Amino acid sequence: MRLGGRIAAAIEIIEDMDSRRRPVADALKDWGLSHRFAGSGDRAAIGNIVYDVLRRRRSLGWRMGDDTPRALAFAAVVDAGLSADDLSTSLAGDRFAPQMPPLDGFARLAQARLDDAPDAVAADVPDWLAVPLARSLGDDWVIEARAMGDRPPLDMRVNTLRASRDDVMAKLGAFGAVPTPHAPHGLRIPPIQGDGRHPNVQVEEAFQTGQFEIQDEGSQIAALLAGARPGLSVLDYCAGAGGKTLALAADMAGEGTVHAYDADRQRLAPIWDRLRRAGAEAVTVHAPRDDLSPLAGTMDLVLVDAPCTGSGTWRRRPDARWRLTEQQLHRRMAEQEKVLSAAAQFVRPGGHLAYVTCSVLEEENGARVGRFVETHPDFRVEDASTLWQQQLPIAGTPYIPADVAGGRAMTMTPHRTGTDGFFFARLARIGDA
Ligand SMILES: C[S@@+](CC[C@H](N)C(=O)[O-])C[C@H]1O[C@@H](n2cnc3c(N)ncnc32)[C@H](O)[C@@H]1O
Repeated sequence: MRLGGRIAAAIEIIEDMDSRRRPVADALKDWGLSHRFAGSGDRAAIGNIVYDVLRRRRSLGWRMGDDTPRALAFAAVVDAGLSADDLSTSLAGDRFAPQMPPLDGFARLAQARLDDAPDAVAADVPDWLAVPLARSLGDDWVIEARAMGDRPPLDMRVNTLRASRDDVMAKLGAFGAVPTPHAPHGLRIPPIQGDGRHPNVQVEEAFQTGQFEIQDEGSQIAALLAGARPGLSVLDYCAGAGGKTLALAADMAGEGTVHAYDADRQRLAPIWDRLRRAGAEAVTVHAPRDDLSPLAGTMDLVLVDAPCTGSGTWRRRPDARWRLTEQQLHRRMAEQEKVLSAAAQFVRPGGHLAYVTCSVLEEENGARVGRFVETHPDFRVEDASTLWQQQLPIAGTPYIPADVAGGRAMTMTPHRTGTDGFFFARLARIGDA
């Protein structure tokens, strides 16, 4: 396909998403199924145009003076580096090319200054999110929100039960994998440029033999700061597909037990294969209806990787920011309170409760922890900056600190830590049994 056909396809996919209010992944998949002639390079290029539109939807529309899918797709292509003149030359004689928007739109695109735009436009978020984001991210919230629209890197965590970071880095050298800036077992392939796409590292022998997992550096750091050590009894209460379970198990080096639990059988299902591949034998999986009561009051560490809006993952799921509603946020907050209280009963006196979300919104983070401490006076919030310094001593403290109930929590963000957005707080249960 030539560029014109790719832009036409991107417009069709955006229109489909908008009219049927469906996730971008579904719209792209359906388009691929009904256009089987399109090669993998075409699909990657079309996907990049669609994703780039979703990353900058409001600001591109504002700069072009036109927010139709057609104008947005053309604006995204020009914003990615092709001049309007080169674009026009490239489309000449292409019978599949859609009609170009008027040239004065491209002139506006080049000249418009986002400093002059309303904050929510410059930040590329729906209006209702401006206040919660400003409250959560501080004075730099517009810069923070824009960084949440950048293309993300592909991060991996080396499984120290099977391999060293140097070994795996050598095996992935052809893909440009380098150590992550902070996490000690992380590798990173930088964000894609232009029409490219990330390599499918899951077909590599090193992946198939459990030497690494795909995991954002922020998620790796959150698991590390929780503080799993060899010999401990740990409960991963919202284990899902096991991303953090695997990291906890590796930190425990096969000594002690990680109990992995999730309320949703579907979400838990992939964990079995992942555990086998990783050689994580110290993990016991508990299905949703299992009786966990024998574990009550016995765990050294309970990790709550809570259900959340996922606002920290907008780099990877840029349509999510446009789909999120206030009602959904309130539903997640209620779930977070419920899950924290349910999980807390498993912490032994003197043990720890780590609370993590992949959201940057204060309502889901510090506010929920503050509320929990009000109703659970036997827990106190620790100083997460001390944990960071212990675990990541050479990396400094680039995250956003948050004072919560007399302790200190942290928010990682694409702008500050170069990771997805994650919140982390650790609480200690008073007592020394
Ligand atoms: C953020 S995801 C977990 C991701 C996972 N820890 C990982 O690193 O791959 C949140 C999980 O919480 C689970 N969950 C929601 N409500 C729950 C509850 N009341 N009890 C236990 N798990 C719950 C969801 O099914 C979902 O899998």
